[in-house]
Amino acid sequence: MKTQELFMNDIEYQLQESIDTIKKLLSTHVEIVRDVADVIVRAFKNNNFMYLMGNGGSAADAQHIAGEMIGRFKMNRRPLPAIAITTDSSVMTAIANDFGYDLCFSRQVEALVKAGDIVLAFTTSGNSKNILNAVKIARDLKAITVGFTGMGGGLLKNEVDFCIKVPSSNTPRIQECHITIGHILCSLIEKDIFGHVPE
Ligand SMILES: O=C(CO)[C@@H](O)[C@H](O)[C@H](O)[C@H](O)COP(=O)(O)O
Ligand SMILES: [Zn+2]
Repeated sequence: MKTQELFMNDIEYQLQESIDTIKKLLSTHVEIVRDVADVIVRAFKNNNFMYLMGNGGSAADAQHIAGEMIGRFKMNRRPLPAIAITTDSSVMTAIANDFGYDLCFSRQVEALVKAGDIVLAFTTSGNSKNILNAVKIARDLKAITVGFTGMGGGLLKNEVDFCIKVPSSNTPRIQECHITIGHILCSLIEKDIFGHVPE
């Protein structure tokens, strides 16, 4: 088969895979996304903070959502307090160098998180040690923890209050669904706290 034809087949396969995963989400995840939106809204209304974390592409997802909260999603409104604990290279390298990478999020959680805060953890495998350590500390501190994982949920599913398990085992498809759900959450949170405006 010629390269161009192989590319076409691959593109079609991947787009179809994406559609199939989103369709599965639609039939299984509406309630849990509503419940997560509800606890986040309540936390923000109670002046609590949101903290977000992830590795690699999931670090980008954490930062993306923090940006929507502090900046804006679709409305000009007051900023909502959200911090991605993936961004301070001095903090990250100091912890990684002195204590080990597995503690790079948990130590920040220990320093920052208060009871009632929301902690969002993005991990496609559900098994990244630095995330598992951080979520355990967050729960000890009585934060509300939400995991975004892949199909099986990994070890994280047993450590969080809510686990959004995307029904796929393919990392990029899982990540794409995480950001889709993240955007849906942004939209629900903004509408609930600041009122409905026309799209
Ligand atoms: O974006 C991608 C793959 O699409 C990668 O950067 C990926 O995020 C990294 O390999 C992460 O270290 C994977 O960690 P996790 O999702 O299993 O927690
Ligand atoms: Zn990626």
